[in-house]
Amino acid sequence: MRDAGRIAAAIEIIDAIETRHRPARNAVKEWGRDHRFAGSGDRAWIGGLVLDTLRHKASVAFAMGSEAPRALVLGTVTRAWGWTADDLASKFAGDEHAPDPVTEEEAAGFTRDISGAPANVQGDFPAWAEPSLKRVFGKDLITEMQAFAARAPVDLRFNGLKVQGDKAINAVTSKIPSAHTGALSASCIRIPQTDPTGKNAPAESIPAYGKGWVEVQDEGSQIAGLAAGAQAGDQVLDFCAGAGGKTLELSAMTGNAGQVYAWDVDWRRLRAIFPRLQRAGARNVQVRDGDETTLSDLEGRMDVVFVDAPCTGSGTWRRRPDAKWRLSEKQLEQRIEQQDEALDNAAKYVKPGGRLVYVTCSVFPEENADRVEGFLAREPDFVQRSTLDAVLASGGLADGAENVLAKCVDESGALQLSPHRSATDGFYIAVLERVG
Ligand SMILES: C[S@@+](CC[C@H](N)C(=O)[O-])C[C@H]1O[C@@H](n2cnc3c(N)ncnc32)[C@H](O)[C@@H]1O
Repeated sequence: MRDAGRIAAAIEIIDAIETRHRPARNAVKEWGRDHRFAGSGDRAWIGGLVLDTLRHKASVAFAMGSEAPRALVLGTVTRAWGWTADDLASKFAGDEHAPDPVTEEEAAGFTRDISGAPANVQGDFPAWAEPSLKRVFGKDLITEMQAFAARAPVDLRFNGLKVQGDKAINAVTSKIPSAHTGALSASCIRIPQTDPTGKNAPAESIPAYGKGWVEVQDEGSQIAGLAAGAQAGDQVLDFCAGAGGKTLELSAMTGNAGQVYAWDVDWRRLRAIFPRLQRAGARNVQVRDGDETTLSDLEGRMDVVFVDAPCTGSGTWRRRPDAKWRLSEKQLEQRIEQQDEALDNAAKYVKPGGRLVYVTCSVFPEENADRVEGFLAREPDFVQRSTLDAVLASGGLADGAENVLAKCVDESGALQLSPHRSATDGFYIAVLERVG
């Protein structure tokens, strides 16, 4: 396919997403299924443009004076990708699959200055979220949120149970030459995502992935795991284990010595954990897939209880840009209730002197500092400790990471990561110690 036809396809898909409320990735897949002539390169290009259009939806609509799919896509190609009206004219000329020629009004939108637009428009986030996001980012609100409208890299964590540093990195770079070591986690290998028309890095297709040497895990999520400080011999409960991303990291931190228990309130979510444990060679994990009574023998015994809480996922908006426009205040309220419940239920498993690590992939203070503050008011036996100290003590940081992470420390000593501050997803990480 030529670029003009690909742009026309992106317009069609955005229309389907907006009018039929289809999740973006499904809409892209369905388009590919219905248009078999499109090759994998075409589908990646078109999918990339669709996601970029959703990432920049508010700012582009404002500049173009229209929310129509055509305005959004043409505005994204020009304003986010840097193409000009002339570039489009020459690509569209004589191509029967091209969209209609660009109008003068549209061309004016391609270069319109929007520096006077409201913060939610410049930062491409839902207007209702502004008071919350302002609380966490203050004067940097627009810059911080603009970083959420960029594409995200693919991060891998190499699995210390199977492979060490250079060998893991060589195994990845031999197949994906652009990969490099991470800046924060010593176990991170980052595959950059720079070219807006490039294909997603095929991380899951490389032999090192098949052998269990690497897992896909955002570097911010890796830092969250490090905050647990799990060591050989520890008893660790992963209380919101889900598909087991953190369980694998916790098991690797213990070097398969000690015991990691994986549990989730929804046993169906644990389904994916079993093949992952096997692939990773994680042999000290017990998956408990019953109701919470199946954990009764663990009460007061855990060195670490890890609460990777259900959340709005606002910290992952780079990867799921349609989610940011779908999220509602009501959903935020539901998550807050689940977070309090998870924290309160998890606390009883922590032994005296043990740690409760509370993590979300969100940047809303209502899901983060407010939840921790409420928990500490209900549970006087816990005190908050410095997350940065915990992460430093884990020994799992890359050289120079401390300087970056020091900029992510909030008033209470928790870490709030973000694409702008730490070049990661927006993870929140708090460490709470049982002192009574
Ligand atoms: C962010 S996901 C966990 C992701 C997982 N730890 C990973 O790294 O792949 C949150 C999980 O919390 C679970 N959950 C929700 N409410 C819970 C509760 N009250 N107690 C325990 N788990 C809960 C959800 O079922 C979901 O699987």
